[in-house]
Amino acid sequence: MSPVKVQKIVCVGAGYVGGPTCAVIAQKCPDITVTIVDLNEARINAWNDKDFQLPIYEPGLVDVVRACRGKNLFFSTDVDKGILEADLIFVSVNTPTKKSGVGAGFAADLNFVELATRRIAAVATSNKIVVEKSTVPCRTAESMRTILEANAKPNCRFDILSNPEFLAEGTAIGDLHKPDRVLIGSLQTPEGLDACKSLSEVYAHWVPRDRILTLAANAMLAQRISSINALSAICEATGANIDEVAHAVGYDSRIGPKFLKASVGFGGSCFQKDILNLVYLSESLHLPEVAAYWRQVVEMNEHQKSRFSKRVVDTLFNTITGKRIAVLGFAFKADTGDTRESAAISLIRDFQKERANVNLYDPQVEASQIWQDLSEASPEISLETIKKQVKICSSSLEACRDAEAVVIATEWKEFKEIDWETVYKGMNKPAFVFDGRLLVDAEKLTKIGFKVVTIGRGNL
Ligand SMILES: NC(=O)C1=CN([C@@H]2O[C@H](COP(=O)(O)OP(=O)(O)OC[C@H]3O[C@@H](n4cnc5c(N)ncnc54)[C@H](O)[C@@H]3O)[C@@H](O)[C@H]2O)C=CC1
Ligand SMILES: O=C(O)[C@H]1O[C@H](OP(=O)(O)OP(=O)(O)OC[C@H]2O[C@@H](n3ccc(=O)[nH]c3=O)[C@H](O)[C@@H]2O)[C@H](O)[C@@H](O)[C@@H]1O
Repeated sequence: MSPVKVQKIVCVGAGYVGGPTCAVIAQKCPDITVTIVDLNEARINAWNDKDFQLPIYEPGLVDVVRACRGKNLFFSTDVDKGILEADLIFVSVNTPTKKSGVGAGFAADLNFVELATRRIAAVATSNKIVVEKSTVPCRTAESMRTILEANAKPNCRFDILSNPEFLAEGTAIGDLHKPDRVLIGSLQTPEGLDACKSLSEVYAHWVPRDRILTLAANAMLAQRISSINALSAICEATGANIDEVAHAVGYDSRIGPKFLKASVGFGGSCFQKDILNLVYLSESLHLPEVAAYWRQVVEMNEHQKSRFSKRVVDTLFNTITGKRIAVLGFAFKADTGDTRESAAISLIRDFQKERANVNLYDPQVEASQIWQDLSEASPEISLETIKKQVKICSSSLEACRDAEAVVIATEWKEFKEIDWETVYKGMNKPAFVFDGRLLVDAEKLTKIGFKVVTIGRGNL
């Protein structure tokens, strides 16, 4: 046995999911013939309308249908013929909320799924891959399997896959063209895995294969950072040292040393978005506890940022109003000019709220980017006001002059090599350094005269 190369697809159910999904499959897979069938004749007639007055409106849908209909995309009420000819069948019928009986008001009514499944079993004369497309109840695929297996003709095998759809109405075509994730569930048998491969090959015409893997890997990495950051709060409260904890823990070869650096919070375009995707995915799969677990990784990150801002305010004698604070670093990590989800944005927003004056320096980030990020973070404040509170400087030395405190937000190497003696001379006393990145040598700076506050350490 090897995976079947899908040549003919039928989709049972020409609604909001089946219609757009299979139209896009036809568009992206010119080598596959796609037929969408429905019992509702008026609906099928509308899909076949000569003026393209389609039964559902989705931006971009009409262009896809216009390009493919009559070539490799067909709409029909002949459900049985569709089933007979296809090697892969999507079941995309409606699963409305039950109106009566057990679970009325919240459980999904699986009657339509069951009827469609029974029809497939009754009509099919050759092997079929049957794909359950609805997101609703978890065990639907298993019920379908039971029905199909009980009614299959001799020598006719059904492999059942679940492939929940995550499109949102209104953005369906965009969501289908660039899905954040494609999830395919199968039995872990050789036949189930082959069926899974056959369907993956269909999506692989346009969807990058590593999407789910990436989500999981990024979530695990971010979870490590939130875990170490949660421990950093305990270290601060007890006077322990997070670097020593991370070092010791990382020695355990099962854990390993990487991505255990406590920080003022992770940023970047991927971690938060990918975790939130995982939260959404878990919720769609009816796994609320799993969703809450992953959401907490993001909440811990938010907490880490606000905890750090609060520590700055508390240490500076409970007020920073009118005080000058030098923020070193604006990028979300060193060696990039990228500022998306950067912790520095949240810190500066918090300092602005306390009406401090901020001197900001980053070796890479453009001024226009900084103004855009700060405006988006505080939409209630005009850019003019922001520019009065925040000054962009062209060096660390310039930023630190006349400041009460230096806050290190990004781990740029050049901040390690600053001439701290000169910085100290130019600052108001007592002069504070808040190291949000475990970057500088706290003991050395303390000897110079600084009061050093480090993430994950008690006050020296
Ligand atoms: N609409 C949405 O945004 C999303 C919906 N879903 C899920 O996808 C599934 C389908 O949803 P929609 O497309 O919105 O439903 P829909 O009600 O728009 O379309 C379902 C179609 O199936 C047809 N049908 C029912 N039984 C049939 C049968 N035995 N043979 C042939 N056709 C039959 C109906 O006539 C109807 O046209 C549901 O389980 C829904 O929960 C999932 C993600 C998003
Ligand atoms: O999906 C993606 O495109 C990429 O997302 C991340 O890469 P990236 O966001 O560029 O940056 P990371 O180096 O992972 O750092 C993310 C954030 O975590 C912070 N971080 C990292 C490591 C650590 O120990 N502590 C810590 O706070 C960084 O400062 C940064 O703010 C992944 O590391 C890549 O493998 C993946 O390909």
